[in-house]
Amino acid sequence: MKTIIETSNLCKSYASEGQQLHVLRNIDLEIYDGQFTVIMGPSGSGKSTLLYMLSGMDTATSGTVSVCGEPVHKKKDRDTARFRQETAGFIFQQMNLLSHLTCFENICTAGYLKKGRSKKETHQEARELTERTGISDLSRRLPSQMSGGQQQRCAIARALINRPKILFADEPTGALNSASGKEILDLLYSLCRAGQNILVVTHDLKAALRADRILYLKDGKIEGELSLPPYEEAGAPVREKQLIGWLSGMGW
Ligand SMILES: Nc1ncnc2c1ncn2[C@@H]1O[C@H](COP(=O)(O)OP(=O)(O)OP(=O)(O)O)[C@@H](O)[C@H]1O
Repeated sequence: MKTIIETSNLCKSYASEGQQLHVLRNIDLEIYDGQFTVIMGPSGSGKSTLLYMLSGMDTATSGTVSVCGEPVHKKKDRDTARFRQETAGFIFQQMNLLSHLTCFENICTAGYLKKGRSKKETHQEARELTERTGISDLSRRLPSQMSGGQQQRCAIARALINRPKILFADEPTGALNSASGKEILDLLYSLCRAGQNILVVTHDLKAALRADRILYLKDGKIEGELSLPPYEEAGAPVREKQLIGWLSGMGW
């Protein structure tokens, strides 16, 4: 399997109240191309911190991170911005859409920054994304006129406007009711099967059930991993049983 993200001895510490808080401790991991990868673990174990390191949103204290063969930890600010634009798309629990812009305008905003692409091409890309994410009839609405699930679809389309290699998601279903959460997971899963790499941090068992591979983080270290058979092939109860058995072994 081709590796798209690789870390070696990755550490992150924060100075807190005169002490060093070691949040990530010597993490060696690989994330594979074409997969829906999920990071789980107890609250405070460092999941979001790890996601920020892997996506170049924050810098490591020591160790290395390579994404698509590029060493992210060595990049200067300007290169990091370019890397994030081309390689990483993000979605969060709170969708953070710009409230005064329509759904379509929100999707286009980051697209205008892409070099060598005209406004017309960005609009075409955005139209295609509204189709793929099922919000083409909502293009003119403001975020306040959309449901949580619709806003998250818009946030996904916005994150994909520059065709990033990896979509990073931090608790993408955390603010949604279960029906909307399921729709978002269905969408993320179908995007992944169409070739989009997806890396999700979550507490949500239903999100974890979509994974090809789950990493379990505890006290800043990878404590274990589980590969699940393809979602379409194994029935949900089989995967759920396997997942719950494994998670309880991890002390979840
Ligand atoms: N900027 C910061 N300064 C100091 N400490 C921080 C900072 N960011 C995170 N931390 C601490 O790092 C630890 C890990 O935080 P992180 O958000 O990565 O955990 P998490 O596993 O994602 O938690 P949750 O599941 O609750 O979201 C926590 O103890 C947190 O308080």
